[in-house]
Amino acid sequence: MAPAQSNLARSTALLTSMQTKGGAAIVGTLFALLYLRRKLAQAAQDAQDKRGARELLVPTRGRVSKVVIRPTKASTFARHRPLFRKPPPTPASSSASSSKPAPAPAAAGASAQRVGVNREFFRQLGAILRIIIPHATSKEVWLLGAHTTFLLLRTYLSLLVAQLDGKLVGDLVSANGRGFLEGLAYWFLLAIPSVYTNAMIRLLQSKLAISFRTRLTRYVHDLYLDRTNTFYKVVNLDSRIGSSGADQFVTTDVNRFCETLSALYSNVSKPSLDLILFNIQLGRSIGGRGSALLLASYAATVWILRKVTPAFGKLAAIEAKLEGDFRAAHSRLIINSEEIAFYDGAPIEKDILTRAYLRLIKHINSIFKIRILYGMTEDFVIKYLWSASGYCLISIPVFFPKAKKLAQAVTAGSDTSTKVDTASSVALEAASRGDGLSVSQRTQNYISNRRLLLSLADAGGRLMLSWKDLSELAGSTSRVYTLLSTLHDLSGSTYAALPRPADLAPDQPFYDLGSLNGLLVDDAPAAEGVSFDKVPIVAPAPGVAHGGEELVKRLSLRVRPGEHLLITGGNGSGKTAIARVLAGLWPVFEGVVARPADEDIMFLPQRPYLSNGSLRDQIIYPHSYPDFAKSGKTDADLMEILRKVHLSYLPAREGGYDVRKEWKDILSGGEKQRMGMARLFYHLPKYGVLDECTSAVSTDVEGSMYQHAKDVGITLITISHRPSLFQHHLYLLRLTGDHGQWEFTKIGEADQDLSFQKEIESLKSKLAEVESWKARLTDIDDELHFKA
Ligand SMILES: Nc1ncnc2c1ncn2[C@@H]1O[C@H](COP(=O)(O)OP(=O)(O)OP(=O)(O)O)[C@@H](O)[C@H]1O
Repeated sequence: MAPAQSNLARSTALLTSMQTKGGAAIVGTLFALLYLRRKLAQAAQDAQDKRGARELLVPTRGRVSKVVIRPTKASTFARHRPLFRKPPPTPASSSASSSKPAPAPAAAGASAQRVGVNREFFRQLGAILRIIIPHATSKEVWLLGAHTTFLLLRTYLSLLVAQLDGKLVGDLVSANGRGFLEGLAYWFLLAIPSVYTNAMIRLLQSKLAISFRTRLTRYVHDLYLDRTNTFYKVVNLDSRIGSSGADQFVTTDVNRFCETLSALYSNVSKPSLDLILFNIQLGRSIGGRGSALLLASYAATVWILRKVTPAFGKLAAIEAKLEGDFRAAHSRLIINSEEIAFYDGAPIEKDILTRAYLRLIKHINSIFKIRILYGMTEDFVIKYLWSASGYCLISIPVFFPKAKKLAQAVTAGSDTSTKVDTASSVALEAASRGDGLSVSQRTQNYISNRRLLLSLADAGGRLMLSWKDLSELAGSTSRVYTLLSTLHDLSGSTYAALPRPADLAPDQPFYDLGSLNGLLVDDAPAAEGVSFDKVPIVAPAPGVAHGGEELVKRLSLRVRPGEHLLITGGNGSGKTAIARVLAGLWPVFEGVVARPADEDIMFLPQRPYLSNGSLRDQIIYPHSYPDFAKSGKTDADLMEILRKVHLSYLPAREGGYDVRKEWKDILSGGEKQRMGMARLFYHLPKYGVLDECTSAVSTDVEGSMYQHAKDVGITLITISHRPSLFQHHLYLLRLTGDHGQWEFTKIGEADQDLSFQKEIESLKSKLAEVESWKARLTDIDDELHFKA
């Protein structure tokens, strides 16, 4: 609260001073109040964000270190959200769209953009840079500063080395032994800072990449695993991330982006700096015309390379997607290994994996082919065109000896080939006759300039090559941007809006994710219970023209404390869908859903989930050990819970509560479900939504667990087909499966009995017909026998 107090003091002082200034005081007071309110809200938000900090124990190299993770502030997300929106549509695309305004999310547009080094790339890069370099004093700026310093130092050292090189050869030519030994001593002295500088450049580049990656990964995790279950929406309510899965984006693409970006910085800044400094240095020796010739040669190079550069960015993005598909296919195999093994499905799974691999390899091979032409041009331009420019410089004083100014340029030489050296020595003699310099001085100049020219060629070459890196960066930038904009949209529940199809009848509802009119109140008082008010239960269909499918028509009901509800209905009638809407996983298209806050309601899904961790972690999930320690509960309490679900033998059998195993492979189907019930008894919520979570448990154990749940005060909302569970509930919601119709009755009520009675009578009348069908069958048999 300290910042809030200091703000208060500042605002009070502001108010006091305002009083003395007559008419302006009222306006000033208003401003001060507004300022105070904003600052207090900010302080409250910051305090809340700090409260969300978590302390993690991370094992590294035999030690466990404590890391405090502070979540990204909500205000930061709010500030960044507009940066990850789709750019305004072009007139052509907007005229083609529907009459309905479409608040479409970002990446749908971003992915449709051409991937390459263009304006959109720089816009996307700018948005991501705001995340990885959050402010002017952040760690990354210091790293960049240190990196740049070492890059400057290396260029300076290269200049010194070039001069020293010239001096050493000059001393050799003039047989100056003392000067030569001195030069050699300087040479070794220079070697020390040079090797240190090179090592630091590599280290700082890696540090920068890791730092970028940490920032991006944490940011992505905060969005992906937020309170609105964005990770679920990415898979179920959106199609942008696609089959390769968010894991590929978060692990591989983010890493590739960060490494390419930090490498690109040194690949661009160092040669650019070299080009400028070496050019200035050389310009002193070779004069304006020599420099102009060199610049013309660079310009021609850039022009040729730009013309022949393929769309490396797009190719890199496709490659990353195909890598993701291949990886996702392997993950599916691991997750479903037992089911696949039971079905003997190895051959078909192998075909699926091989197909995914071949698609990837074919793409990579096609890139190789494209690269041949590019590589040839690149080699030709950088190695041969530039050498030819060097030859031209050398030839001028040989063929035109009067060109005095250029004579000096001649001494620079241009290539490492012996031809160049021969030509240069001819020129050297010609020049020395003209300007009166000694041969040793001329040699010294020649060697220094030649080294500078070679460094210049190398810097230019590297700068050209970095164009390719930049194109590849465009590919990974587009992938990372797609991930971030998808997460921002889904976290803020913004979905792509589609126009109502023209062929949809006017009385047909159109459930589009882009226009949600419903409301989910997820912090209603527990005493109010759970309620649905005219809520259609709709299976969302992202990107499908006809919208989502209505499974249950305008559902209205309320479950108050103690009014246990059983939901039944045929397969696929929408029972689990009701739980999904209640949990906030599927959107509320219309009407109002109200439920208590997260700590008062717990959902047990159809498929039991067992996490990574110890046996204790399985019981207390989704709590972590520190939460357990804080709760004041003990292992004895856990044993009591395990007894209630008939799993008390587990700690002794598995070696205690701390033992860590792959629990999903160890526990049987029924045991996994009973573990789910153990979690319910550990957390003791006021409401429990149990979705067929005891279907593999024997009826007697199931009955005792339901009874215990009621005894400890949990109001049950159960989804089940089992008639044996009727006795534990007060109300029944039956989904009839007839065009989304449903019945809500009190169990044991007259009209419900009537409905069962009707069903029994219909079945009896059908059974009565069986006798007449049997008689007819006998007649036909007799007739056939007679004929034979
Ligand atoms: N993510 C999804 N997107 C679109 N449709 C879905 C999705 N998940 C399920 N559905 C469809 O919604 C319908 C209702 O599914 P739900 O899981 O609610 O059935 P259920 O009544 O619980 O059935 P069961 O008794 O078999 O569990 C099914 O037709 C199903 O195919």
